Amino acid sequence: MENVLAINNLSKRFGRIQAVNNISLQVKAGQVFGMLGPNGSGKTTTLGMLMGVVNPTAGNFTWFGQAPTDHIRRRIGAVLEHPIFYPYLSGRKNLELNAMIKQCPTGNIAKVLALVELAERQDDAYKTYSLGMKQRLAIASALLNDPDVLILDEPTNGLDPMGIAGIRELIIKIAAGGKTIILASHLLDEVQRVCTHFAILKRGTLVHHGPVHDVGKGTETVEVKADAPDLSQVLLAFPGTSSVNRENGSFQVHLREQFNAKDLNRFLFEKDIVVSHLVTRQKSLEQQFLEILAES
Ligand SMILES: Nc1ncnc2c1ncn2[C@@H]1O[C@H](COP(=O)(O)OP(=O)(O)OP(=O)(O)O)[C@@H](O)[C@H]1O
Repeated sequence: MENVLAINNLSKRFGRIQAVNNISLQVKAGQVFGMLGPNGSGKTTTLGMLMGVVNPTAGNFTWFGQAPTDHIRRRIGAVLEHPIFYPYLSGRKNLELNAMIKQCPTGNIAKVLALVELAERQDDAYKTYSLGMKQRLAIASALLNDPDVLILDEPTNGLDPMGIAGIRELIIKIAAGGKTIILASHLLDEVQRVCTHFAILKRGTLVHHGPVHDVGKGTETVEVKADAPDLSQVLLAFPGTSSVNRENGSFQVHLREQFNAKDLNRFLFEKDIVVSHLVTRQKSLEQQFLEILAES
């Protein structure tokens, strides 16, 4: 798959603060790439460098295999901070102005308004929009020149659950349309739902990156209920068990790598125990995130 972005040993220092420290990673075409990290870990600075608004102290990056130029950056749309929209102008008029400023054709306006589901409200003044609608208009503006890549910094910041769900669906829809998306987020659950790949930054250093579907792989926790007086002993006797806890009337069995719920179920059945409840609990991105940050 084509490398849309390749970052090589990129660093940024602001005086004594090492905001970004020697990070290298690649983003491939079609990925939805989430950048995670605690406050101040360097996410915004990294996105700023990628958009050419912050100068790197060291290292470099390429977009589509080429050094970044204004021409290449036209293939990238970004919502880095709240764009300036005129409150008394309609959503549509604001997009027309944005198109003029960006020197891109106005032909896409109807399409992007429909995509972000603002077609019906396009003639209403911007100041009447909810925060979620304002954010969707910002995304529409970033899509005006039909970029190949969309960069979003904390796209759901400050939104209510409905607004968050709207942006999440929109990101999935835009990705399904073939665009590569790079986003910074605090919301781990959001990244787990919309991203295909993710990276974790800690104090400017890249401490992890990989596919989201690998999260929780390796070890499984299985929740078991069965009407058997010796259940806990049998669970402990299973060779794949690493530990067993009792919680709310069921047993949480942490399995060793290479063992899964099917193996455990078969073992119990061979011991004449028929389970009434057996659910596999995968490690969430949140658990993994906290573990990675604690380890690094
Ligand atoms: N213009 C600047 N001048 C000085 N220090 C800066 C500047 N911009 C960022 N920093 C510092 O660089 C570090 C990384 O900041 P950055 O905003 O990139 O982190 P972040 O992960 O995006 O944080 P947040 O989630 O809070 O937005 C922080 O210590 C911050 O104070």
